[in-house]
Amino acid sequence: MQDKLEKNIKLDVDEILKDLDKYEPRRRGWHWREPHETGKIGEFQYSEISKSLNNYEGIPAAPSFGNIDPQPMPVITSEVASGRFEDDLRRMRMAAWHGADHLMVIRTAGQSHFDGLIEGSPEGTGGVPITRKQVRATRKAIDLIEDEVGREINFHSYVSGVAGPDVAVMFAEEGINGAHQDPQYNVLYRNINMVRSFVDAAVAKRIMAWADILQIDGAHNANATAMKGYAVMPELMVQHAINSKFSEMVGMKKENIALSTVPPSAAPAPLLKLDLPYAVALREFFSDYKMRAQMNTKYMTSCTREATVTHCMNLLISALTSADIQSTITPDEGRNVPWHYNNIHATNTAKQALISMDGIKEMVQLKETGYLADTVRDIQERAILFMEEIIEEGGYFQAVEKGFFIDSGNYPARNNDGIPRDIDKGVAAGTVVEREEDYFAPVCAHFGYNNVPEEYNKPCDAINDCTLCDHSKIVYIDELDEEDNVANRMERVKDDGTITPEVEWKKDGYVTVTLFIPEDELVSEAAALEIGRKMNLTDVEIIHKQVQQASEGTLVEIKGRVSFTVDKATLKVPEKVKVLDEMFMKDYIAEKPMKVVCATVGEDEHSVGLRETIDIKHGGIEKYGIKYEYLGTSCPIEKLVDAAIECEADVILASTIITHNDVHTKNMKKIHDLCVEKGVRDKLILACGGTQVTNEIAKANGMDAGFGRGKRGKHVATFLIEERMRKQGDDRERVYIAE
Ligand SMILES: Cc1ncc(COP(=O)(O)O)c(/C=N/CC[C@H](N)C(=O)O)c1O
Repeated sequence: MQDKLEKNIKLDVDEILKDLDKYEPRRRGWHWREPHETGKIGEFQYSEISKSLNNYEGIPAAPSFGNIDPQPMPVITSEVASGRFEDDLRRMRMAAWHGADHLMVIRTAGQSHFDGLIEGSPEGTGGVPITRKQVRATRKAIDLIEDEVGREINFHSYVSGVAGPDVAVMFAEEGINGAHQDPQYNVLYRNINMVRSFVDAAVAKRIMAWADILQIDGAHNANATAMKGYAVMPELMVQHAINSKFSEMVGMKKENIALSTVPPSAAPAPLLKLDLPYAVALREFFSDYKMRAQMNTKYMTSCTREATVTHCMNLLISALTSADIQSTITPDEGRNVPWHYNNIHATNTAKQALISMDGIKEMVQLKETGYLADTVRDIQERAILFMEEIIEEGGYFQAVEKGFFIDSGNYPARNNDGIPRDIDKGVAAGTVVEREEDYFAPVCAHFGYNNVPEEYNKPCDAINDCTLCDHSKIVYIDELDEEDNVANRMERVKDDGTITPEVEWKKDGYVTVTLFIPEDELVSEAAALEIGRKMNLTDVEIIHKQVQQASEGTLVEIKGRVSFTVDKATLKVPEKVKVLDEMFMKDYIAEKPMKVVCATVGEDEHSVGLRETIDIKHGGIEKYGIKYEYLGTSCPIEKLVDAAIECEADVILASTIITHNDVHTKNMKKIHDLCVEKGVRDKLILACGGTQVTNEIAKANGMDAGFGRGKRGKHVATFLIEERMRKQGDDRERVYIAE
């Protein structure tokens, strides 16, 4: 039994799938992050961070700051749903290591129209068929992942559609931590009869309240559905009010009622002028509840850069107002079912931006007069007028019949293009039956009239516990379909010693290629597809294109499948670089001093990388006692070599970032050749560093070593000491640090 995950060992999905009939959730309820004990991490004092993780992947720049990974306060969501939950489990682990602690599983297309629970593990479309087996397997995997990262993780899905109450019961039984529940979603977007939807919602919410499930409402859908998202702000407030108050009246506690606040616009609209007043207006009206912030997805295109900027604008609004949960939409949402690494990019965008804005409210204040205040008030007044008119019309159902909702007019303006629904029509119309006088359901957390006999302490005493009170009473169904199930899927892609790239499913073989084609859009599209085919890719499709200039050229991104695999056994895997122990290096250098002459060579002004490598501040080679002469940037090769000779250096360390026309390799060769010419090559250790430098490239161009991305002073010092020990035949025992 894999009862503990090891960082360097993959999640064993087969193990996860064993004994699911015996699996019981170890807790129920939502987990909020705990504030960091001191706010101090590394050399920095943060204002509003949460407890750190035990295991994590920091953002790419983290190694420059001692590999710290400060965690913002808001819970961060990653939406995972490729349709094969067995692959989503791996993606969830990746997302959790990057800081996601809310894993939201989108359901297979149209599950809201299923009129009962689905069982087994069928493959989904654009989402996962939410079944008891899938929920148990996922919650069981998340148990392991949360123990590994050291923070509880919330597992989330959806309670909606005609089987809403059934789904709510299964979620409560299986320990789901969060769920969308909003009857307005049924009515407006799934055309499910409104009376049925609200009765079902009351039943479902009562069960969710029993299980302490955090609820997210569905107001954001109005944004995505309305002609102009920014014209439905008053309505969004009304929708939030209806669901929140209704939920409270059913018995949900306020801290479990989260508003799905999605701002209504995106550039090139003046985003903050539209979205910030809305965000402020909302939080003033609904200060009792929690805010789940999510960027607008209506205007998302296939440009991942643009999506990321929109995401950052949403994060700015969250930082300037408040967000208890910060949802992340993957930057490729506008392309297709999100891919592994785009879940990670989105999670990192939220973490990076929120940490970057740590303490912003101590420095920036929202003006309480002028445009912002006036617009806040305007939105609030419109919302109240909207609510008042609903009441005048006789209530919510009557307002829906009159098409009040999703009208593209900025209320009270009306374009009469709202979504009208007839109270007696829609899916499951006429299916609500009044309970008889002697109605008695022997189950707990049952909303509404229930004629429980006096002799019982709780309704299910009549049957000696219901499934909410006794998990063992649940009838667990493993599979219903001999073909469409996880075991067959996994059999088809089981490990065979070969490596295939993937984007959403194991061995799906997809790669992407980014091309700049110096032609107009149409020619570029055709050329890109042809280039993909000539690269022996199959199923080649264009996933993004962007005109750089009508005639000069077009950026095109294609995806396609590779039709080969890589044999893992025959791969030449580079040795993991071992680093000498700090005290060993200091003692060695104290005994055998070393001098380095270094510079950024050629016409290259980049100095940061070399300074990081030599200065004691961030663990540069100086930290180990190695002395250096730094000759600055744009240093001619001749000057560097002459200086090394003049001060009888042991090492030349060159830095080169620019690679245009292979200038970096040419400079390395020049250093080598000049040292040979001056008869000092064997006296000197030659090393070169730079973002595009690798050890192979450096050695192929006359260096003794090369140091690329992620290499630090400790790696360079280790090499210099080992290289000199080798040259001097010094075979003393070396002490390495455990990586
Ligand atoms: C209130 C409500 N109920 C059910 C569903 C899902 O219903 P189907 O399973 O029928 O698709 C949704 C969907 N929202 C999209 C998630 C969004 N990315 C989000 O983070 O909010 C919903 O908003």
